[in-house]
Amino acid sequence: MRGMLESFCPLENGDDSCCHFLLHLQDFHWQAKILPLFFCTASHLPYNRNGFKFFTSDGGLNKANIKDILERASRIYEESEHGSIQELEEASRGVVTNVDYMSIYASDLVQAVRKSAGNKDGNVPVAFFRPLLFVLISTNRWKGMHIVVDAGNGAGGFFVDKVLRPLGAVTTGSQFLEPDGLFPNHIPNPEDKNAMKAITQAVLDNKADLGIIFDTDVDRSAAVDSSGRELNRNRLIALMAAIVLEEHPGTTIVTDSVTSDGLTTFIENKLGGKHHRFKRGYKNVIDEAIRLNSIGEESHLAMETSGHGALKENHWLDDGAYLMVKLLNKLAAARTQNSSAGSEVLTNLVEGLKEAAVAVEVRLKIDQSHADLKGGSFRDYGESVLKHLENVINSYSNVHIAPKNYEGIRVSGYGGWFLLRLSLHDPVLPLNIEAPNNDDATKLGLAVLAAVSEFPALDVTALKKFVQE
Ligand SMILES: O=P(O)(O)OC[C@H]1O[C@H](O)[C@H](O)[C@@H](O)[C@@H]1O
Repeated sequence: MRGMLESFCPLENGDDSCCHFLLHLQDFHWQAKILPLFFCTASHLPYNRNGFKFFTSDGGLNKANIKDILERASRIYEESEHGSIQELEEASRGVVTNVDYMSIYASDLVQAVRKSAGNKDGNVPVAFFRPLLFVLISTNRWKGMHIVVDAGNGAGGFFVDKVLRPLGAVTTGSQFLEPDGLFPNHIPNPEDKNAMKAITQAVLDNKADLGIIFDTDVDRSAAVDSSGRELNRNRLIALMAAIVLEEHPGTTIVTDSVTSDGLTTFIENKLGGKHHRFKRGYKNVIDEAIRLNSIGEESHLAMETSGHGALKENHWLDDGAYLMVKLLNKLAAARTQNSSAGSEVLTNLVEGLKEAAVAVEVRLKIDQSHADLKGGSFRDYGESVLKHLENVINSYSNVHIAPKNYEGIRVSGYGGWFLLRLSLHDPVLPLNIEAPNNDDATKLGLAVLAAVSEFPALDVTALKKFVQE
């Protein structure tokens, strides 16, 4: 706080922060006023991994930038002659002001939906989730669109009061809207099975038309249709790709590395787009989409199976609330044509997406203190595991290395595929397997197991368990 105060005075403080609204405001309203930003935030992980995020006007900072900041901050702190708590408090008292950015951001989201429903300037307070007035009068069949939100006790609760209700949606049954940094109900992550179970149950219990779930800082999101069908992971990418490709025919969709083969077929054969499967990591997919545009390949969507998705039209911010607004736009537009249109409008957009019967992720830990690392880093060790796997796979005839792949080793065979890669952050090799049935998934798992078993620092317990079940 003190460093911020000294460097960027005056300091403005937004309450109820979700990750991207400040950047959004920075782009649209405050360009010259706010430059560096940081958030004390949680993400999609359990409470013991809460932390900070840093942004400049060019977007989020990466690992190397943050390492540099932390090293410099700790040096400055050590060297400081003014490190007393009293002085820190005095410095903070003078210049911090609270600003309600959230209301401005939320009202922009509301206007985006209103515009999609045909209201060009977005200013008239019409509730677009209700059937049009003449339908109400002539048929007396008024029914508000019922949308439940699960904010996982993160910052996404604003979406109920500041976006959905002003649009006229009914939101009863929404849950875990109050921020609680211990996340007492479920891990706030749309990739997490229990989190998806919770929002699915809320949709079914309340007979809602749609469910929406956010992670803590609202940079990940997912939906559930009225029948309880989850719209997350590959399905959400397929849905967003369908929406984006309607608006930008032929455009390239950049995704992370663990997306399915079925998604490629869907994007390329059904939607007429191009699927560029790149690396894991929201920053990696966003940077890749920006790079493609800079060399003349048009791309409008960069998205991960984790639920991070960024659109060119939204300044490449991986803003989970904006993704959900794109779904609401689709619903609002359909509802102006047909007053009883519901979430099947979204579900129909992913019809034809082929999905594997078995899709698993197994995470293999590297014991960093194991003698087999010979004093080297876990990254080097992981790389040698991957190299060995590549050699072993090349000697097999029934599986083959995928020709285009940007991280780890992706292998096709037995009607499915697997990808073994290094985790972005942890001493872990995540293994993703997709296959048409358990037998084929086991065969793929066994191919990996045979290759990695001779690396004693790698804990293969989870993989053994998977192939034995
Ligand atoms: O490499 P992993 O350990 O699977 O983690 C990968 C994930 O790391 C973070 O959570 C990022 O926010 C995600 O964008 C990324 O997908």
